[in-house]
Amino acid sequence: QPAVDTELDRRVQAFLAERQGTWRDLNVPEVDGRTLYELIVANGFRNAVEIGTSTGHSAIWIGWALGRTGGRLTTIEIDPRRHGIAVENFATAGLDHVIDARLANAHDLVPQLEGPIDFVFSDADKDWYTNYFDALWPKIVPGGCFTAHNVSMNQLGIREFLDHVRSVPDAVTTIDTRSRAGLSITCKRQP
Ligand SMILES: C[S@@+](CC[C@H](N)C(=O)[O-])C[C@H]1O[C@@H](n2cnc3c(N)ncnc32)[C@H](O)[C@@H]1O
Repeated sequence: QPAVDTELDRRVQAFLAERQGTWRDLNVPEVDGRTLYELIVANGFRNAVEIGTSTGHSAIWIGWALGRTGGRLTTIEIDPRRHGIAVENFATAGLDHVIDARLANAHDLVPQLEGPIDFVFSDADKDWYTNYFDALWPKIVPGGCFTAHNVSMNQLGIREFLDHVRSVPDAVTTIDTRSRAGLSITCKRQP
C-alpha cells in the first residue's frame, strides 16, 4: 500500500477510494495501476507517456507516482467523451499540474513526441503497439521502460509486438504476472 504523507497523497487516495469499483471504460484494474505506480517511484522516472487515456484510471496512478518523483505525464486519447471525463478526473484528483491530457489520434501524435522519455504505458489499439514502440524506443533513455497492457490476451498484434520487443538487442522484457491481462515491461539496458 503506498504511504500517505503529503497533501497530494491524501487527495489522490481519497479520489481513488471514492471511485473504486466504478471504472467502466476499459480501465485497468487497481492492481495494474499500483504496479505502474511502483515501477515509476522505484526508478525515479520523470518523463512519462501514456497511449490510451480512456477516463484516466491508469493515468491517475501514473500521475500520482510522478507527483512524487517531480515528473510529468503526457497522455493521449482519441475519444472526446472519455478525454473530457479524464480531464475532469485529473482536476478532481489534484493532478492536473502533472498530467498533460491530449485529445488526438496517437498514430499521428506519438511520432511527434519529443524525448527524452523514461516511461511509456501503451494501452490503446493493440495492432499498433509495435509502431508505437518503434516510434518511442529511440527516445527512451537507458534504464527507461516501455510497458504494454493486455499482452496475455489473444488480440491481433500482441504476438507480433512481443516477438518484436524480444528481438531488440538493447532491451530486456519481463511480463508482470500479477496482472491478469498481462503487463509487459521492456527496459533499455544501461550501456
Ligand atoms: C483500454 S482503454 C485505456 C484505459 C486506460 N489506460 C485506463 O486504465 O483508464 C484504450 C483507450 O485507447 C483509446 N484509443 C484507441 N485507439 C486510439 C488511438 N489511435 N489514439 C488514441 N487513443 C486511442 C480508446 O478510445 C480507449 O479509450
